[in-house]
Amino acid sequence: MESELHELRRQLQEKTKEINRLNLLLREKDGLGNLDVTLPFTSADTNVSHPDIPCETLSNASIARYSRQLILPEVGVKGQLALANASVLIVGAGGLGCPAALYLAAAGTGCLGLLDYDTVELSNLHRQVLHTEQRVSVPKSSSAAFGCNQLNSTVRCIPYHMQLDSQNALQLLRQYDVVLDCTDNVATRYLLNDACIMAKKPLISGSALRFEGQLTVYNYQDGPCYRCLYPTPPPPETVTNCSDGGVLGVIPGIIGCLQALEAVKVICSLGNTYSQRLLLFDGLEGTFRTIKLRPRQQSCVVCGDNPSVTKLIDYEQFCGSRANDKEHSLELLKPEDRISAKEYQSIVKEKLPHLLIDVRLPVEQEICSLPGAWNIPIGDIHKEECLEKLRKKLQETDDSVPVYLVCRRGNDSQEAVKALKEKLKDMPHKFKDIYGGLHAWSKHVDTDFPVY
Ligand SMILES: Nc1ncnc2c1ncn2[C@@H]1O[C@H](COP(=O)(O)OP(=O)(O)OP(=O)(O)O)[C@@H](O)[C@H]1O
Ligand SMILES: [Zn+2]
Repeated sequence: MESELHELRRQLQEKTKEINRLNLLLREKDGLGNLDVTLPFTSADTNVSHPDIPCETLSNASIARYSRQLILPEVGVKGQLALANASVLIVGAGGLGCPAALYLAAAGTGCLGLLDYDTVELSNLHRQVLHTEQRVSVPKSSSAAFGCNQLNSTVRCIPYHMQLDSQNALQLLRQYDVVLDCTDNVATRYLLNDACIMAKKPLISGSALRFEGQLTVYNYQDGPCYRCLYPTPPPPETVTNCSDGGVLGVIPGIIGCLQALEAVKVICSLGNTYSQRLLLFDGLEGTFRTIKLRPRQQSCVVCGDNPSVTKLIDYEQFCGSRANDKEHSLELLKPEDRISAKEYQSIVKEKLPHLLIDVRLPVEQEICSLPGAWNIPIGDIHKEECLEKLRKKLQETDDSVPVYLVCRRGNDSQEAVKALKEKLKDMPHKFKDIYGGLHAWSKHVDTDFPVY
């Protein structure tokens, strides 16, 4: 009876997988317009458990498929079977998660959990190489599961279209052998760290920004955890993400591949991992440096000898920053200190005298800008020489001429208005920002204006 049920479940899983695959193929053929983006590879619940079907021997197909790594004495049949029986949870199907997932699927990892709350965007494709143009707008988790299964249909791919949080993390992590942190925010890093310690799972952590990347392994072979190294979170304003700082696509590609390598090494018990070591990769310099990290701290609040954090906490509150990078709008100014993109359009149309200051970096100005804008990057707005130049310019203009500040999304421009109101309070001019910045301009005024 038990084995009959088991077999039925297995068949059901196989068929569901096939239906999902055909569904997604159909949708791709239909073109994006007709797609119901939530349908194929529907997100699993956190309590879905993998079938416990141990793989005891390699099939002829597996022997042929994995032959090139199978003949490595360090891997061999034992290593390949370890991979086939292993499950890896990849948190974040972005720049790091995509290459990591691809190589783990290719290597024959038995089960891959792919978790991400977001959907694929065009600006992801330069580095998130598991996703495709056809799958723009599709949940990243489903797109990644589909992509991995296209490469290797024997891997069980489980997509989770959800945000990892303190409520779902433990239940989910307990079902996997190894966890990869491929996310991009500090709150999720602390959450994953604590959850991995509580669930006793090794955590392979990567990060990439601009031309640089880092890699280490936490909570493995008595090595330190993230909190042993960083007991308190960094001030939120010191943390930059790819959307603001930029990243060359191949950098997370390299780090994500190394995360996959570390996972294979952990699963197959191969050689030295990056436990208690940190890799620093500088793509511009072309250098890889490894530094030794401090050992596990007995006083660590989560992995130490007398831990005080024994339950997951509110990590957004702990870090003072959000666990996702969805666009958020600051509200620093009163409504009378702001104008809408449409209002600015009327000012331009009616040729009303004004001064427009763009507070983005020069490199961003080169991508696109509004005609006649002065460029004072937000980082320079406090500098005396900039203020002097501006003061001179304003002295030449009529007192009633307003100054409008613009940036990409309407956050820095508010900071700039606040700064100028303070620094140039002796000037009679009014300083206002354009609500929502150039994104709002593109959305509400000129849909041909590029968005980046
Ligand atoms: N708590 C979380 N739960 C689920 N997914 C997360 C969480 N935190 C971050 N992520 C995901 O991790 C991935 C990080 O990858 P990456 O920074 O390359 O992508 P991105 O956010 O799409 O980048 P961009 O900033 O360019 O839009 C993202 O896809 C993001 O949705
Ligand atoms: Zn610790």
